[in-house]
Amino acid sequence: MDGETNTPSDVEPIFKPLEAYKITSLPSSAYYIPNFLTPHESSSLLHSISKNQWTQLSHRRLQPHPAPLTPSGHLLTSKSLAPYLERPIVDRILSLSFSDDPSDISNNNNNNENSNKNINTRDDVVSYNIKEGRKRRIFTSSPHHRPNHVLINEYPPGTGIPSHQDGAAYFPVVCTVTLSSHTVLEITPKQVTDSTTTNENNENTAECNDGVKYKIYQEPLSLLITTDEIYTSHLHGISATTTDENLSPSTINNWNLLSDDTRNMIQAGEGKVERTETRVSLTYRDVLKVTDAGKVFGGRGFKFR
Ligand SMILES: O=C(O)CCC(=O)C(=O)O
Ligand SMILES: [Fe+2]
Repeated sequence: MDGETNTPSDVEPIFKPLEAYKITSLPSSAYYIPNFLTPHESSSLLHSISKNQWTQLSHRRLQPHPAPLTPSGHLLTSKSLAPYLERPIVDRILSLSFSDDPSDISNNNNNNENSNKNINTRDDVVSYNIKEGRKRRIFTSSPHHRPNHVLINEYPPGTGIPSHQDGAAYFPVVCTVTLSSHTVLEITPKQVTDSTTTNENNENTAECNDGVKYKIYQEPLSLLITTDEIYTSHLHGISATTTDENLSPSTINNWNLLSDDTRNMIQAGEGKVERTETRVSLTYRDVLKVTDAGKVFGGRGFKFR
């Protein structure tokens, strides 16, 4: 036993203002934060995920928390998210903020390490946080000002998710944590099509997906935040492959935000990376309509629509 050693989760990571993580080559706002979790936090999270709450789909399985949405996109429950889904992820997402220093806005991909020279120490973070009252955060304008719903998806190598748009049930901000294995998210401008249908997650799936325009490489432990037009006028999906190919600075939009190790590994493999492990993703969102199930079933004559 080494009583002197702090567990990694004792040390709260220091995050820069969100502008430092902006993927600038996308048409609208998306942010990629490498090492959002520590390896220790990742393994304890993976251990906490229930073994017997999976909904099996044809190639992958998922868990909606705290409950599945109703067909009309309501979250009908009196439960909140389990503590292991709240901490540290929700706390950390809520702590992220935009800068009010205009010099941070044009910083970023060129030098990820030194993008905010003013914040280096814990004291800097504390004084930075004191100013925070007026700062804009990622869920500032969402109805509940925080994510209230998590979808856990599991992707064995060779599986993905068809191109789709997340449904109208959610506020248009999606925070995705990636565990255990990388993936490549493919983003396609939305085609005007009559053939959209709604899948099991209240997502609209569209038929045609030839024109992948942007790719985001998601490392294990990372957080990806997508908002605005990426959400509303584009589709996103993950191809069902065992090897991601043709990866390079010119095809991966968040190349400059990846760790050196990942970039070197991709280049050593000449743009190919095998998916050897099962990826687990946790997708955090704010469901717009929440109804307390206790009130519905205990109340008089409430009709759920
Ligand atoms: O697992 C992912 O990264 C994407 C999941 C997704 O698109 C969704 O749940 O709507
Ligand atoms: Fe989605």
